[in-house]
Amino acid sequence: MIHVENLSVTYGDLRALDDVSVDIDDGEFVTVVGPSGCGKTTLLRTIGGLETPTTGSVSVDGDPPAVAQSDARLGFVFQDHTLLPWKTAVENVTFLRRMAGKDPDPDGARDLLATTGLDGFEDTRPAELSGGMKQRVAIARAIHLGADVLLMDEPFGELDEITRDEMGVEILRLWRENRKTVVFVTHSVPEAVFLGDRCLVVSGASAGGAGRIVGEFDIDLPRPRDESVFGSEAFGTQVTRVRSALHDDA
Ligand SMILES: Nc1ncnc2c1ncn2[C@@H]1O[C@H](COP(=O)(O)OP(=O)(O)OP(=O)(O)O)[C@@H](O)[C@H]1O
Repeated sequence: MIHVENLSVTYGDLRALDDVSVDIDDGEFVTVVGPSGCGKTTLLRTIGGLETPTTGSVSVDGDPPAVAQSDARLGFVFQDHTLLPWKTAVENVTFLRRMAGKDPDPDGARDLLATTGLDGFEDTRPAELSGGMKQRVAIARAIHLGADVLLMDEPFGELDEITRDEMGVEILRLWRENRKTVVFVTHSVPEAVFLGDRCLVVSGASAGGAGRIVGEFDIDLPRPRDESVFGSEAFGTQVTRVRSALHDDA
């Protein structure tokens, strides 16, 4: 379980997050949506041990995030996929396990790449892969690491809308099969609703710029979800609820 309690983070004079508290259960898919600059990345990075709380605390299964990170319990997927350009897809996927002192398991990496739609591209370098393919490699790398928690920051932000929708369906399938805890940051309300069990709305407008959780929504759309969900009335209703929380605070 991820436990965030009264978390505030400041950068110099700038308060990026103010008094944020949230608990995230094992295996839960939580999305974080909000306007640019409201502190979403700061929240994710603090859960990942890449930023330190100014006040308050964060723990992952009772440990400080830095400990969870060094035990390879946290996997990161960022917008800029951060693949190593000189390594092939399969070498990129095995790299983090190698770094963590685990068996790199290239056969497992190949299987995972095949299930993410990269059959035939295992030995291709990133420069020859499309944006969506690179993100698939980055997701496969985080899953292959064996991390219990995936921290995803706008991973589909650079992709065209159709690929983005496809990737959403793909990440839900991988999540079903691997049962990770996922914290997924996005600017897109429909994406947040489509993916999440729960959607946290972060906004800073009414708090003098510091990000706070201004809404929290259980997304009770049935699973498994695919593209057909986008046209459903229930989906539209959820999107409207989340949007109003954002606009009420603007
Ligand atoms: N390392 C840093 N040093 C100083 N200020 C920072 C740093 N990182 C973030 N900030 C500031 O903190 C605030 C929150 O930034 P953050 O990146 O967390 O927001 P965000 O909601 O993820 O934005 P976006 O959606 O545009 O990525 C912003 O005002 C940003 O300029």
